Amino acid sequence: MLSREVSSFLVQQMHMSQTAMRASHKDFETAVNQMKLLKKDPGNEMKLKLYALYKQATEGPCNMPKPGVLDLISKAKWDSWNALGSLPKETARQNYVELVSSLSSSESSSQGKPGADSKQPGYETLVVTSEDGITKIMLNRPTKKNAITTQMYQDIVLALEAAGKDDSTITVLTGNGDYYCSGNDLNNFTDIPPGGIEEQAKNNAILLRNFVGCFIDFPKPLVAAVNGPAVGISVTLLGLFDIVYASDRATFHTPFTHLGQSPEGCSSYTFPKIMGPAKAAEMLIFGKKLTAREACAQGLVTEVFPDSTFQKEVWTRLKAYSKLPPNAMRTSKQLIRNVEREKLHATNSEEISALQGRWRSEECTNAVMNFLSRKVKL
Ligand SMILES: CCCCCC/C=C/C(=O)SCCNC(=O)CCNC(=O)[C@H](O)C(C)(C)COP(=O)(O)OP(=O)(O)OC[C@H]1O[C@@H](n2cnc3c(N)ncnc32)[C@H](O)[C@@H]1OP(=O)(O)O
Repeated sequence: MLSREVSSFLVQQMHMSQTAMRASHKDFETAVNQMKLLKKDPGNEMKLKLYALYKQATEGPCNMPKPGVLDLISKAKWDSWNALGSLPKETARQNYVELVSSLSSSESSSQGKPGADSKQPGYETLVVTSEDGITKIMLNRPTKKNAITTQMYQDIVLALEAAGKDDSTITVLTGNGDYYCSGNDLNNFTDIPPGGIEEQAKNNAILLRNFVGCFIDFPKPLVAAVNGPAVGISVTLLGLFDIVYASDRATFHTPFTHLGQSPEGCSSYTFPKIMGPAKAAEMLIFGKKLTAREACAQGLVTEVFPDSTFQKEVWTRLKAYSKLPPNAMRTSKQLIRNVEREKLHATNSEEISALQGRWRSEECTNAVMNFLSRKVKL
């Protein structure tokens, strides 16, 4: 079974690398037409994103004079376009196509399902609880070291969206079992849709953009309680948290090069900022694994606790924080993050474009195959 999946994966990878570049222009035109056929209004925020990507894709970086403050609509459009900075035209085209495709597929999947919008999600591999002003989102796949499946990415987005709006003052992400999280579930790469690897890469890019975007925009204090080893995307995302508490058993490992991949979660921006470029390079390029104490010394972790008292000490501390005035906490968090929000979204886009190239590479294919065929463990 495994080898059939792996060989189908390989064949599709080869096909994708041959067709990827030429699909893009045609896809863009199709997406522009598809936009006109959407039945539901995608909302102002989405329309601004699409506008900006369209302009960037067709005209390049924004060099128009900034509209006056009273011309609200033109200013919002200008801000959105300008925020894309020097994003290459091809990347903007690709991002536009993916956004339109996600809008079309969510429209068609909700057709014929009355009340689909109001349905409360039940999470298969997350446990979400709210108590004492704290919403806890716990990754709950301990036998797989809490590796994140595509369904989990979506569920985490839903859980964060709900937590952002609920009555709690603080949101905490943690893991069940001995691991915090072993990163992306590498089996995600073997689940190939009818459109082949090309479609899979697009779907993954959409999923990842939304997922990381949710962390960038999360409105309340966000805390990671890193109960054990953390790998890949679960480490890179830590730069978007407000507090990171770690057990002294935790380790921090970003083996992207070993996997033929490149960093995500905005870490190409946050890590050099947090720990300086030299230390960031050692982690992100060379895959150096840090202990909790090293990660704390480098500023990625706020505080380390002995594993034996980790849960007790962390929750006592968080319960005290959760009683602080919630609006003041939100305001302070937003002041800290808003300064770089646009930069973070642009970084997210660039990292995902790079990853799409990596996912098509032989280096990545081989690394995933080696893990899945049990030849290599990190
Ligand atoms: C939608 C796409 C978005 C992509 C985003 C980009 C994200 C990138 C990343 O996160 S890169 C990092 C990916 N993670 C890894 O490469 C880790 C792979 N896992 C391992 O190397 C090891 O499993 C380990 C070091 C985490 C733990 O080793 P060990 O303690 O010896 O345990 P086991 O290996 O026996 O693991 C138990 C069980 O869990 C399965 N498993 C663990 N991690 C993953 C994983 N990341 N993906 C899939 N499966 C995983 C492992 O296969 C075992 O399963 P089994 O009991 O054999 O069925």
